[in-house]
Amino acid sequence: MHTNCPSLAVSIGDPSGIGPEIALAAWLQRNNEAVTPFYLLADLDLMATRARLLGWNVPLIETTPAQAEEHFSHYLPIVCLKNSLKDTPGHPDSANAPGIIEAINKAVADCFSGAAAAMVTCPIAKKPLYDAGFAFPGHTEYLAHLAEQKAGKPITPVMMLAGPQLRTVPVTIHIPLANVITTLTTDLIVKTARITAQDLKSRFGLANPRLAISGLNPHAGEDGAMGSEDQQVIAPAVAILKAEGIEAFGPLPADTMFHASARANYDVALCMYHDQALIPAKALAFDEAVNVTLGLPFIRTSPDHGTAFDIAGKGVARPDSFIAALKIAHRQAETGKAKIS
Ligand SMILES: NC(=O)C1=CN([C@@H]2O[C@H](COP(=O)(O)OP(=O)(O)OC[C@H]3O[C@@H](n4cnc5c(N)ncnc54)[C@H](O)[C@@H]3O)[C@@H](O)[C@H]2O)C=CC1
Ligand SMILES: NCC(=O)COP(=O)(O)O
Repeated sequence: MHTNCPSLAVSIGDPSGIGPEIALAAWLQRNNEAVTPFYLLADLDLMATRARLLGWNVPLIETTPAQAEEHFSHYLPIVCLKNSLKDTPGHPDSANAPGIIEAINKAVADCFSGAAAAMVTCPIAKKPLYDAGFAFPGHTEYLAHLAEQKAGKPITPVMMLAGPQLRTVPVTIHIPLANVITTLTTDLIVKTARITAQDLKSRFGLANPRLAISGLNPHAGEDGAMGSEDQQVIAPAVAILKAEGIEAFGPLPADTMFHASARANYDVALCMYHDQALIPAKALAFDEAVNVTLGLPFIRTSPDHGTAFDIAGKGVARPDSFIAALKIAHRQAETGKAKIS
């Protein structure tokens, strides 16, 4: 597959997870699945060892971002990290944190320099990075931090899970459930909705995106009988968005907003906390949904799944969501629009 834009930069993620093998598997399927050319920011020895462990014939080549596309049909292009990575499939090791973070930093730098068209991240496990001093909840917040450093202004990143039948956005992301109520504000909902509406227009080609806003409490609070946040925090946000001309409606009871006929009424569901958004997205399309970060000055996508330590190194991890993430990133980079079909 030849393209009109530079290759995609892929960060290796946690090498003890399935990142290395979904990258290898995607390359092996490059012709059947029309996989977009990419280069992997990784450790060459680790990738060679993982391919040998799996018994997969994947020729690797150390290269530069600029040369990646010309190699892609015959080799999996590797742009080598300065930090080496220990190969311990299934057993995360905090010693790998510097290499994992270097890969993310380099992918972002390549997006900013134009060496990469967009970035796709393989999954990271949060805990081993936290143990090594990483101070961000996940990629989403760290990428916003890197973008802020470059742009010199605050950036609110928005996580969106996008699948063929449903898009969802968690307004609060990686925080304990006990903190959701104090973190959730009218202002945060409005900010998140504005970015979502804007990026669905500019990156997904939706002229007038319809935003369904979930409630927080059972039955969206049942008129205040089951909690006050739906009326006092969420409803005012919906009113502000409507007044701005954004097609937003809610708060909707979260238990009845995801069935098929309800989904036909909106383009994205804004949900109040992580699992309210990610459970329906993954239940409907675990193998196809893609995590897209909105609000950044570059394109970042990721598979919807995590590091899957339980199956790492066994050769059974499905590369489908990763391949879908490559395709959306490529489509957005090439045309400024992406539609998941
Ligand atoms: N974008 C990212 O960096 C993400 C990272 N994570 C991290 O991943 C770690 C593990 O999270 P879990 O909740 O266990 O979720 P997980 O997605 O890693 O695994 C859940 C289950 O799905 C299976 N699975 C996952 N991906 C698969 C694939 N491609 N093919 C076949 N089976 C697959 C696993 O074997 C496991 O049984 C956590 O540390 C979490 O923070 C989780 C989600 C996204
Ligand atoms: N649960 C989704 C997830 O963990 C992805 O987070 P991020 O690393 O993409 O911020």
